[in-house]
Amino acid sequence: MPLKPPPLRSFLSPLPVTLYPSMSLYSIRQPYFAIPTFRCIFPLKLKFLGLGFSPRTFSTRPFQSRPNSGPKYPRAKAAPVAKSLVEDEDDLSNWVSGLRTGSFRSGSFTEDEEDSSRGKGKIRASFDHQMGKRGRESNFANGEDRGLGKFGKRGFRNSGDSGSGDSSRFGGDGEGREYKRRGGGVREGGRGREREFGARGGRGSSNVGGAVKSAPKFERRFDGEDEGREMKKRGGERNGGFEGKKIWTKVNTGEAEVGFGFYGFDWGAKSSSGPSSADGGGADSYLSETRFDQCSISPLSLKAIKDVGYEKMTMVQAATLPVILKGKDVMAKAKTGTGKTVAFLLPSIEAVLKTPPAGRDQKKPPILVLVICPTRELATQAAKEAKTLLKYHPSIGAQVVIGGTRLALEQKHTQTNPCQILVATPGRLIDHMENTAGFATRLRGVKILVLDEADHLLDMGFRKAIEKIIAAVPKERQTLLFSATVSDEVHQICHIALKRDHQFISTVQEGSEETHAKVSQMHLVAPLENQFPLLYTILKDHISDDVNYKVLVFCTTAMVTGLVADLLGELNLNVREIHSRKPQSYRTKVSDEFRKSKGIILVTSDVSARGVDYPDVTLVIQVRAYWVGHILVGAPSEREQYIHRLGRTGRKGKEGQGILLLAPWEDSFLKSIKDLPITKATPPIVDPDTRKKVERALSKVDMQSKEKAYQAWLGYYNSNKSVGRDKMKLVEVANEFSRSMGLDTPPAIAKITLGKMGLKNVPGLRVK
Ligand SMILES: Nc1ncnc2c1ncn2[C@@H]1O[C@H](COP(=O)(O)OP(=O)(O)OP(=O)(O)O)[C@@H](O)[C@H]1O
Repeated sequence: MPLKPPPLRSFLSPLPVTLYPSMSLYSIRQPYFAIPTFRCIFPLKLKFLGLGFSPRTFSTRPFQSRPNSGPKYPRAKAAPVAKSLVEDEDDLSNWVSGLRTGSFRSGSFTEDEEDSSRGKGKIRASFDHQMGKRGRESNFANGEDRGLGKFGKRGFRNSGDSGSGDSSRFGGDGEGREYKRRGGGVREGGRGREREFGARGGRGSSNVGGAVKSAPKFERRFDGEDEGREMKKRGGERNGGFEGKKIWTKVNTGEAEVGFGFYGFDWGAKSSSGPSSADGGGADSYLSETRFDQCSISPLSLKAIKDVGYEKMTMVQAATLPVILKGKDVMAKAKTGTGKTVAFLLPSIEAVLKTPPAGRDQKKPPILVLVICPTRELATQAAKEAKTLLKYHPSIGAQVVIGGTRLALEQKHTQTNPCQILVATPGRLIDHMENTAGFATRLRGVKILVLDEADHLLDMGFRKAIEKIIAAVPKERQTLLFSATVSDEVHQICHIALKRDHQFISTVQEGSEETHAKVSQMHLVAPLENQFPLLYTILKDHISDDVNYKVLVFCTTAMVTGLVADLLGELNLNVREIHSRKPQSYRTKVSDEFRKSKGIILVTSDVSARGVDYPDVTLVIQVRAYWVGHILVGAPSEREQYIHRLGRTGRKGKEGQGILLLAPWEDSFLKSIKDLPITKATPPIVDPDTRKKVERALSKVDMQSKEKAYQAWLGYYNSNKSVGRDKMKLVEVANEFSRSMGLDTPPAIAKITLGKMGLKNVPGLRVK
């Protein structure tokens, strides 16, 4: 029998039966962390200097995560929405080919929706990445191999200071200033609302107030663009002076009836060595005390829910269901892996049930519920979940339309099978709107529109597509926006989709972390040349710690994902890869295999970053050295993306671990996540044998993929306003990357390509 920590209540004075907004729950979180008892009860193998120990080796074993950092480490100014001209290598290669052929990217949808979100915006003029002094990273390179070198000797530094005082040429202060300028009004409005409700000094409600002030800015952005004008008109008609409402109703958490604007409590870290507790309700659970059969849900849906083993609703389900059933527009925010899909599907099915069935003679039966997801994997998963819930509703059909599959096949499918619920990725949906006969008519029947991962869908990359889709569905519909992250900017633009009187429901306490307390988070800063050996060492260590290991390694760009997967394969690890360059059938196969397996590593681009529900992922590694999304236009905000990627572990209340691997010049990113409980880890010792092994493996990796990765790397940074401006520095960084791949000399690039990139005669480049 594994040890269970004593019940939380043993450490806390009893909770009042009813809490009012003015009573800060946060204050009663603190004693829990002040008690060191758990460390004694659960002695842990803490190998990290960052935890006050002197580690000899690196481990990814669970450890007591740093006490919550909510109020003590105020949330960083939300990073501005990251922008990218060329964010994915698919885009990059298109762009590079465009250079070759003398034409530029058309801006049309690529096959992959996630990728299609990229590369359609403009560089925000105000991005100005100027950083302070350069310093510690130059020492770090020397210290790394010693494990407790200069870097390590500094000991534990909490994340709050991890970005300060350290140098980085790229990224940083400019973002903060930009945010302040844009967000000032937002916070103003928020304070007013908070006073009204007597809540703590959080931020959430402020967004609503801010939206009023910021709305005109959005409209100006779209001036002159057809879709923008259309949206402006529609926005005006639908929303008038736009004002969202925050919901303050009661939900039964099992501990107390809570009259807050959030649902459920995250009490912080529990013992890390106990078993994962995903059920049982209680204050720390993602589950509420409300059972599904206590709600006005059709008995046949209840039967399906019972079959799948759900008994109690999750917090977000309990909080949103009654509101959605009333027909309200809802924007919901809940942590990753807490059941948002069911939260929007279940009431959607109820809406279908309430709609009189289309007559048999009706040639084009209407689509009643339209769910939009940013990636194919997520859309497929949501459709699957819908089918599970529809088990006993044979006359209701859920179909999926996604890029990478045959349009004709989908046309047949959606026409010959019941299709009241359609789950789609934006690009493919628009394809159907334009090319499938009668499809547009069917969309005029939509009663509920769902934007899953709403913040991403409303981001610059997807916005135009979403506007087009919104224009294709009736104005008199119900709209539901769900995500684990809702930035201020999303609040400002949500009026694109939502009615004026929509309700914002959050199960994340304002001012608290958006990540799970049971997921330990660490960051490592290491020069590029050390990153492959480090990655291998981290993985090896994790594998030896946990036979049931299931690891996701995020590399974001397709080519580097392929390269890293090749390398790990050469190192005899059980590895799979998934990214936009792979055919859809392959992606589906790999995704299914990873879902079912243990003892496996999936190297992936951001196609797996959001929403994908892989059970029991033990570790998420974000290799950010290969990602420069935040400085480019069209990419999702890096802070949000960090949270979503991390959210692939620790789902359904389970434990998990996250490691963020940064290059020294990237550590300014830590500023944007400094409110999250992420600690600095001492790099593991990379022994000479491991280093040699990695070098040997790298030498076996196909030269072509290295060349492509190098060219992609150069292209990315060249389009980066800060780095790209300094061509000497650009080449220096690219050649550092080349060396990290084990190449003595950087790959040669065609003269014409270099010319078009503006890199002719830059020293350090080799010309073909
Ligand atoms: N009431 C429930 N009880 C138990 N498990 C549930 C319940 N509702 C949903 N789940 C399961 O919880 C898991 C996570 O759900 P889901 O993928 O919808 O999370 P999410 O909040 O959308 O996550 P993300 O933010 O990453 O998209 C799924 O495996 C789902 O089947």
